[in-house]
Amino acid sequence: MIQPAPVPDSSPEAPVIVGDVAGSFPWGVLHERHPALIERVRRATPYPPELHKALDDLLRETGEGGVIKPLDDSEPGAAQWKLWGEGHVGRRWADVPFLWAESFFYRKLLAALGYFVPGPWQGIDPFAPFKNAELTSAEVDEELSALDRIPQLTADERDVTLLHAALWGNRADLGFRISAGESGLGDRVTGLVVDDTQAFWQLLGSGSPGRVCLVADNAGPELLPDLVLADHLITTGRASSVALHLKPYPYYVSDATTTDVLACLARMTAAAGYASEIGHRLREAVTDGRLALLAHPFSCAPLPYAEMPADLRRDFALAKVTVMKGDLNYRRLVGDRHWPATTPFADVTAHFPGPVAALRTLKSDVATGLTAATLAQLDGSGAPWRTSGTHALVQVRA
Ligand SMILES: O=P(O)(O)OC[C@H]1O[C@](O)(CO)[C@@H](O)[C@@H]1O
Repeated sequence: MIQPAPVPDSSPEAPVIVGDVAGSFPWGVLHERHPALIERVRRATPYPPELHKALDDLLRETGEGGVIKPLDDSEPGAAQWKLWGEGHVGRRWADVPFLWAESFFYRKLLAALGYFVPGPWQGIDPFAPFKNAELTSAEVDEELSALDRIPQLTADERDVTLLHAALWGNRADLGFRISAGESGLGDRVTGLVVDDTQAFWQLLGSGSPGRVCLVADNAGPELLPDLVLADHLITTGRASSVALHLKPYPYYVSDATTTDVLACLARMTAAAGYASEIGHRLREAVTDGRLALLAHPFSCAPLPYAEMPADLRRDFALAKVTVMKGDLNYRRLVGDRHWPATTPFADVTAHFPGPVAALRTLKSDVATGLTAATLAQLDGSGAPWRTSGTHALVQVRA
């Protein structure tokens, strides 16, 4: 069991984000996105009546004004969730930390669908129909064919292209699309709001190669470029090994699990050209330990990384750099708070035990490390730059 950690509150002046303001971003996630997701999950798989009933109960509990009920004692991890839920259970979903509420929602969805209970529905990923449709899409065919251009690039071009492919892959987030609409993602804005790309490669190039931790986010179209980046780090000798941190169970719709990694490797090896070469190299790297697949329970915890347990802290401390993919990992890295967006990234990541890099498209209210000029320009644009998934950043703390 993960031990409860002391709750550091290094900056009481930055309030924790909650979803109690009608019309705010977190309010919309709790009151619009989650009910829509329950309905989509219900339609995607032919569940029996008792599971439909459990989904109805969850819909009622999480509806507007709904009060948080604890996880059933028979659920695995119930004792841990009781500790994590102290002070939250019994309150309205909208009144507790948004990070906690979202995470508990996904855990309760799995409980409703009997995911952990021995029986016919054990281990059935409710999001698999969406993930599979995405991974087998024509867009993924195109992305895999585009890899054939990599060998023609110069070494510097490869570094930037592969890092930015992993970065923009983060737009592929099925949970986000549920409210943005299938084609509702705005066009991406090419200039990054913070661009530490050079610093990233300098950090990787300094000293002897070490282990790189890559904390994955979404499966399919995001995980594929993440795997290509992992291969690039290993084959160019920048990383002696890559530890790929995955989710131990389905989470935030499309978050990557071991099953999703195996599906990506199968997709790559079955493709033609360079994609297949990379896929075969990665299979070998898993087999000989240069690509380690990890699924720490804290990866699905409703807490910021400042509160991570000692064993995970040690793993990150030993890494040459830890790469945090995506919006949720960013919120957990810097703290899910209303930081002034010019708060230095180094300050909010000072708790992290080693060098850390964030690759994230912006899909929630949190932002740090922006210059005053960039912030003024973004705010002046009138666009919902924090939450639309159109803007992205690469941030590094060496
Ligand atoms: O897949 P990502 O990039 O972590 O994005 C997930 C994000 O989706 C949301 O659930 C809603 O946008 C955010 O709360 C969360 O940070």
